[in-house]
Amino acid sequence: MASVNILSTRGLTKIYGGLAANEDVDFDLQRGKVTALIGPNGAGKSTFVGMVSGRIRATRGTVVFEDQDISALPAHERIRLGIAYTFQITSIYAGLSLYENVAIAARRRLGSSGRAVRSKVEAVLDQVGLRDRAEQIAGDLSYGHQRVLEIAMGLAQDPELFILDEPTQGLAETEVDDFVSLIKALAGETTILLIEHNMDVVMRTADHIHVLDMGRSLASGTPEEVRANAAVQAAYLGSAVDA
Ligand SMILES: Nc1ncnc2c1ncn2[C@@H]1O[C@H](COP(=O)(O)OP(=O)(O)OP(=O)(O)O)[C@@H](O)[C@H]1O
Repeated sequence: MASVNILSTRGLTKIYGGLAANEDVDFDLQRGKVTALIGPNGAGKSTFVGMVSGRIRATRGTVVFEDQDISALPAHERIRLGIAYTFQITSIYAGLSLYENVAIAARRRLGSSGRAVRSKVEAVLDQVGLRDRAEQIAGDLSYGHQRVLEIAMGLAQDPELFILDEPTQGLAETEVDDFVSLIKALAGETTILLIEHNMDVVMRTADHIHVLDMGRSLASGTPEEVRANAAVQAAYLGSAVDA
């Protein structure tokens, strides 16, 4: 039987010069849930997901995914195992159509089989509500739709684990609502690790929250538990988590 945790880190540490961007982070990600990773600016969230996705090499510690130690694997091998990661900065191909963008992502997992890629692209564009725009050039889309396209590109790789790095950053309020609905619709289908500054989005979507502060784990629990945690409130100076 598959274990409850799809991903676990133990003692995960990244030292830059004299600075510990992450220090001894123990983290468990429950399968099929939405887990938010939060923390004040500079807490180490990007460094942590960089080490999980393989973009950043850990100084020490382990990353276990689906019971396999992947600590030494390069990023492309982790993608092949089912870890998808949307970058904070839009990573779409602006000169290509939506269809082509999603097809490029689908081929990473499915190879060059035309039929399989085509049906995957169509299914994913349907799922995120962009099917009507398949032939549009990605660079002509609104910023909000470009972010949704990024999600589609992640989904096209059939991720076991989908890491969403600040997906609502720069979105208008109505677009944020659409995003919340999309994340909720994806929950259960895949496991989501959400890095998000917008506490309202976190509280509306997350089953579980893990808090980093100054590179270390500060708290971990349900949204209610984390919201009530005095150390978390102090780290945020009582502001953001009250949202
Ligand atoms: N390549 C690097 N070289 C040196 N220091 C770095 C590097 N990347 C990150 N840091 C430092 O590590 C710490 C954690 O940064 P990180 O970007 O992981 O935090 P974060 O929680 O993602 O921040 P934010 O919420 O502002 O995106 C910060 O003090 C940052 O300045």
